[in-house]
Amino acid sequence: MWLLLSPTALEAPFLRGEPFAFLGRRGLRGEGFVYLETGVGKVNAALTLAAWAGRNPVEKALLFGIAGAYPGSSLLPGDVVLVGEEVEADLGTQEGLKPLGFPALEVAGKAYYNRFPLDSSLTRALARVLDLQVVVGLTRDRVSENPGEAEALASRWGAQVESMEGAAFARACLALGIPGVEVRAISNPAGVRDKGAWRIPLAVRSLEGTLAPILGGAFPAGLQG
Ligand SMILES: O=C(O)c1cccc(C(=O)CC[C@H]2O[C@@H](n3cnc4c(=O)[nH]cnc43)[C@H](O)[C@@H]2O)c1
Repeated sequence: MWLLLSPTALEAPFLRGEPFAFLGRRGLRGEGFVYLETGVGKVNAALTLAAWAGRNPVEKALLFGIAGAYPGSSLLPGDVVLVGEEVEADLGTQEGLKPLGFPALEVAGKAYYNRFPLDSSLTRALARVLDLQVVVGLTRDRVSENPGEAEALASRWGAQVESMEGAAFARACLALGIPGVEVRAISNPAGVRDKGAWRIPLAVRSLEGTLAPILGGAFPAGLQG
């Protein structure tokens, strides 16, 4: 059974199931999945996952939604990617958390500062089955507000896509021992605020097409809901 999460219900209009409310937001119980709307931003994403997992067993979790593409990534609106590693870029100093000397998380003797891997075997399996590229995601509670800022972040951290939740989800999955994967559809060039350049309906249609195999229960053994 998948736990599916997206920041807003607008990114999940294609999901069908029995509605319920969780933490005041939308939930759905569907065939082979439970879906939760988390709200936008890092705290909402981590809080929703942790609160749900504290009350319900979670076998595997998938965060999906729209994202910005960094300059130089060659990703275009409508493209769908898996995120293999997330960077929490607004934690600590401009150079990250390490200069402060405190890891954000320690699991099984490994210290994590600003970079958090998603589940590598589930990500690899999904990349193969869905034929998706695996990229590095960068997360901040604030969006890039101009192309220069976006370019600087991308090159400082080696990231291709920008969101406001990915690293919080990856970090919470690591802390809670939940295999987690992240799928993002590009809706805009990161750092471009002119909504004329945004393609949200196209990105949501791409998400639907990509996630359809999960919803139909048509995944090969090991990936099924
Ligand atoms: O008004 C703006 O300038 C603006 C810029 C970027 C994103 C927004 C949003 O309201 C979207 C937030 C929502 O969508 C994800 N998202 C989509 N594109 C981006 C992006 O370029 N940078 C960061 N987040 C993005 C994000 O994960 C949120 O869930 C408004």
